[in-house]
Amino acid sequence: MIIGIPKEIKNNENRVALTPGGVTQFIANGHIVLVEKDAGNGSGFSNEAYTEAGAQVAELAKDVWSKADMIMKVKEPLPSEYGYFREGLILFTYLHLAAEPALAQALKDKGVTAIAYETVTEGRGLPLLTPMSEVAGRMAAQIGAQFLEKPKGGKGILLAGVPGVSRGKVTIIGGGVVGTNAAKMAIGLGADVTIIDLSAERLRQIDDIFGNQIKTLMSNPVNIANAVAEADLLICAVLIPGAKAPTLVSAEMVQSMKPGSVIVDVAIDQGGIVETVDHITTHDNPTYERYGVLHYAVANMPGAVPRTSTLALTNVTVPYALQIANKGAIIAIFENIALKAGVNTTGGKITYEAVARDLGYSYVPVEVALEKKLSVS
Ligand SMILES: NC(=O)C1=CN([C@@H]2O[C@H](COP(=O)(O)OP(=O)(O)OC[C@H]3O[C@@H](n4cnc5c(N)ncnc54)[C@H](O)[C@@H]3O)[C@@H](O)[C@H]2O)C=CC1
Ligand SMILES: CC(=O)C(=O)O
Repeated sequence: MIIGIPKEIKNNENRVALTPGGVTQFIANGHIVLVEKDAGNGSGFSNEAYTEAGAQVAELAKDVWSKADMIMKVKEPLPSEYGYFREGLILFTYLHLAAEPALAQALKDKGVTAIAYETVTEGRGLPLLTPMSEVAGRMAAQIGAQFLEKPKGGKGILLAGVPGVSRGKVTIIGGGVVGTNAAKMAIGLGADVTIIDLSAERLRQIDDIFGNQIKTLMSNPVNIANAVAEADLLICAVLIPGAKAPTLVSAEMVQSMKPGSVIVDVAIDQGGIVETVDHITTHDNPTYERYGVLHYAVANMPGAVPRTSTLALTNVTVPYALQIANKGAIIAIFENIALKAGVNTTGGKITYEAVARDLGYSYVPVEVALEKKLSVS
């Protein structure tokens, strides 16, 4: 199989979908890897490192997209890339389609087999989302602490406080991977931390991990309103896999926060959970202000720490990508239920239920969408 690695084109997206180390694994299995020139630069991998590993370096994105059987990316394709879609192409990347209707339509119309990293599911875990959620969670506390500084537009508090002065309050909604990693960092910074989750079982686990370094609250509108009102820093980390994120923090709740408080809506890649987060921001221009509160809504936070993130991401994606390359997409999907859960579009259908529901398409199970191909394979 020919595996194509285009250069990422989203704002400040410096990650790359495959390292030279990953290339050697595909070459050892008899595949061809085409890497767009300079794709690895942002993560510290030169064109020479890729050629030494056995890859071919292509001058232009269109060469990579048109020759590859499988494109591996980091972020969702942008509109300028939709023209490369074609029937039979395998696309393996983050997609977040519930928040990207035009992309869903384009993938469906062109019959692309699009496997979303964020819905590949092992048991109850999301193995290809986890490492980037670890990065984004850790960054969220760090970024929030920075924007609370006066010169950055914040209210001018130090999360740790000092002897004789209160610590800053951090409220985290969603106690999964992002939430737990944000909590670790916020506790490390000395903040007074509260985590809210909908799952009593998850709250018990969090209590076991952090003990009395943290407060836990059940997710309901009253607890959310109270914890948001008193937060200096609000970190939003809710996920319903594949689905549009629910709006849990109303504009009224945001108005109850003190001026100069900060919201980091990490869940923005699935649409965000804050009513006043009405657009995605970029690393170039990461915040805007509503009701005196700074809003940060960058959908590719790990792109700012590309060396760490590329290594962490490719550690987990390469084993799955190798299965697809070695067996072909259809056999790999049907032999591995984790990968099957990743298939969001194939055969011109939307094959992930939450995406279909949120975007108003009829949902077609993967096996039905691939029925004809299965009968001839
Ligand atoms: N902006 C960015 O650059 C990045 C964003 N993310 C996003 O962060 C979000 C969180 O990801 P993970 O922590 O990995 O997910 P996760 O599945 O580990 O955790 C989500 C948590 O939300 C909780 N939850 C669900 N409904 C809730 C509700 N109504 N109230 C309170 N809690 C609720 C779940 O019980 C779960 O504990 C996802 O949208 C993910 O895609 C992840 C990495 C980077
Ligand atoms: C999870 C995701 O979308 C990211 O790491 O950019």
